[in-house]
Amino acid sequence: MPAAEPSLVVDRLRKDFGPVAALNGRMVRVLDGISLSASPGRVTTLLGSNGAGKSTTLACAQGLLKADGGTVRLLGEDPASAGSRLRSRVGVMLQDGGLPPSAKPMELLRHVAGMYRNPADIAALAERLGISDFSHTTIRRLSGGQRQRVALAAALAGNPEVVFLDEPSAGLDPQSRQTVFDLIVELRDRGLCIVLTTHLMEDAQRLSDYVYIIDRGVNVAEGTVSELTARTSSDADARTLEFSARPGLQPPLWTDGRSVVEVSAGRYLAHGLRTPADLADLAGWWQQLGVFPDAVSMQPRTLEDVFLEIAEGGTRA
Ligand SMILES: Nc1ncnc2c1ncn2[C@@H]1O[C@H](COP(=O)(O)OP(=O)(O)OP(=O)(O)O)[C@@H](O)[C@H]1O
Repeated sequence: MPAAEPSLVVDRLRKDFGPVAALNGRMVRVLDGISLSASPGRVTTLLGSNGAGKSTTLACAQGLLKADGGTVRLLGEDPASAGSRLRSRVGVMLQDGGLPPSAKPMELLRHVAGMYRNPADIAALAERLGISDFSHTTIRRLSGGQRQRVALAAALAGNPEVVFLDEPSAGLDPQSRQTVFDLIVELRDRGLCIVLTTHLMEDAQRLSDYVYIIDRGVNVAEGTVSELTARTSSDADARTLEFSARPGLQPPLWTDGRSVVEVSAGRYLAHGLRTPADLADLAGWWQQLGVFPDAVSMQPRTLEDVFLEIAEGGTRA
C-alpha cells in the first residue's frame, strides 16, 4: 500500500446521469460507491471495460463533474469548489485531447505554459515526445497519436504534482507508446502522483504500482499487479497454453471446463490445463488432427486472466 500521504482520496463516490429518454426518463447510476486513493511517486491505475465508469471517476476527481454522493479530496481540497491554486498543481490529459484544432503544437504549449507560475521546459518536453517534428502543423491535421502526445505535453506544461491520464497510449504506435511509458515512469520516479485509466491489460501490467479494477461503477478488486495475479480463485491453478497451427482446427469436445479457442487465425489458447494428463490430452487431439504446432508456450497468470475471471464471475481462469 502507498506509504506517503495520498494526493487523491475518493470515498464512496456516486454519480447519476439523466434523465435518460431510452429509460423512460429515469436516471442512470454510473458510479455506485467507488473508493480509491493515489499517492505521490506511484502510478495508480483504474482498469475496467468500456463504460465501467473510469472517465466519470476521473472527471469527479478533477472537479469537472459534481458527485451525487461520497467525497473527493485532491491535494487536501474538494476539487469541485477549489480555485485556480489547486488547478495549477494538477495536470489533465483527456481521452479526446480537447485541443483547439486551429492551434499549432508549440504555440499552444507555450501558451499553456504561460498560464503557470512554474512551467515545465516546453522545448525539452516537445523534443522528448517527438513533437518538434510536427511543431508547425495545425492540430486538426495531426494524426491521432501525434495529438495524443501534444495532449500529454499540455498536461505536463505546468509542472503538476498530480497528473490524470485518460487512456494515455490510445492511438500510439509502438515507438511512441514506449516514449510515453518511459516518460510516465520518469515522472513517477520524480515523485509525481500519476492516476491513469486504461482498458488495456498490458499497459496496466507494465506501468502500475497499484491497480483498481472497476466494473459497472463499483470496485471489484484492487492490489499491486503481483497481488492481483497471485489472487486465488477456484481455478487459480489452471494454466493457459498458447500455440500456433493451421487455422480452422475443430476444437476438442472436452466438457470439464477445459477448452481450446482460436483467438486469431492460426493462434490458439488452450484453457483450464492442470495436470500432465491434460497436456497429454492436448497432444492426443493434435495427433488426431495431424497437427504439429509451430510454437507452444505456457505463460504465468497475467492481469488479463484475473480481469477475465472477475468479468466472467470466476468461470474461467
Ligand atoms: N453525460 C452522460 N449521460 C448519460 N450517461 C453517461 C454520460 N456520461 C457517461 N455516461 C455513461 O456512464 C457510463 C460510464 O462511462 P465512462 O465514460 O465513465 O466509462 P469508461 O470506463 O471511461 O469507458 P471507456 O473505456 O469506454 O472510456 C457509460 O455507460 C456511459 O454511457
